[in-house]
Amino acid sequence: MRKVELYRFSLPMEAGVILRHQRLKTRDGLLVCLTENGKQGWGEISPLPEFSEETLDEAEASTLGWLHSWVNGEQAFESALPSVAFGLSCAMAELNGFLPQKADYRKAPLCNGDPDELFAALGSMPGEKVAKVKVGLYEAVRDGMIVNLLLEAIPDLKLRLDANRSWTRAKADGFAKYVQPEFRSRIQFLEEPCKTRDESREFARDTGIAIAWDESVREADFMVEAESGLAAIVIKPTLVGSIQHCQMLVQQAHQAGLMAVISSSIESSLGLTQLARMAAWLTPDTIPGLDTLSLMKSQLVRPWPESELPVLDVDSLDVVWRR
Ligand SMILES: O=C(O)CCC(=O)c1ccccc1C(=O)O
Ligand SMILES: [Mg+2]
Repeated sequence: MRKVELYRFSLPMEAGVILRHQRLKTRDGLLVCLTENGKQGWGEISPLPEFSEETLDEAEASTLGWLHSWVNGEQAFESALPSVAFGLSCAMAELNGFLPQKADYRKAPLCNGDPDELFAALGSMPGEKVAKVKVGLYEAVRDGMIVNLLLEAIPDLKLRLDANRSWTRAKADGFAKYVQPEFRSRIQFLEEPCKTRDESREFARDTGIAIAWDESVREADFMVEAESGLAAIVIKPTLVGSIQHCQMLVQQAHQAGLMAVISSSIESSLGLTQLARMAAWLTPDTIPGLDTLSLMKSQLVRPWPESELPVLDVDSLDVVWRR
């Protein structure tokens, strides 16, 4: 006997969380719970505004279509919508026991440039110290100085930087000029420095600063390939697709000698803990990019260890569909 519950959630965000061009006041999405033979599997489907191509309504329609056939005995599922493919594959994976329980709750702390705050976050971090800094929002020169300051202040720190394709080659060079040459190797990678892939490749070649693909991974013509100056690919499952698809990308990256970094698309604590399990399973040697829970005012159903945010219970959610 198969049973399904589909819920909608809307979690309040901290003030001032801005995605590209809009303020994100709430994080909205769907939770699905599949039951079969006394076992349960949960999944989160939460397309991210400005990043996902599908809307939440489209994701809901696609999810309902699949859930109807699943309760009627169908097995396979295919969704062209990445958020749906990810959430349903998580629910199926929990039901079938192939998403291991063991999780990697380390996360590369997102740092706003204040070294004192970063000291505090890194103090409790066992092993490798890696933090992530968003660059490209203000002056490139200022970004360069902050990177210098942090690497100088914390000698065993490595940084991941993310420019989200915001720089021209000239701006990117302005940044690189301010980073002391001996510090460049402690930049684990800089995600998508320039507006085009070719400019980013040239930047890496000319500056010796390693780059990573993030936005590119989601483009139709993208292939995982070793390239000089390329250190990593960033995999955001909500934007990329099913667990199986992500697993294939990770394998291709590792075969090409690249790091694969499982990262957040600002999922709730339920989705984030599943990403932490995927990371422990698929990328055990790499700290995942999951430091986004603190952007929210509440957790959802499953808590993240040591988070003090209140946890919203499933009973307080609106039911979209139940069979
Ligand atoms: O990758 C991380 O460490 C955190 C996640 C993150 O930065 C992010 C989260 C949602 C949407 C876009 C991005 C981004 O990489 O710019
Ligand atoms: Mg990025």
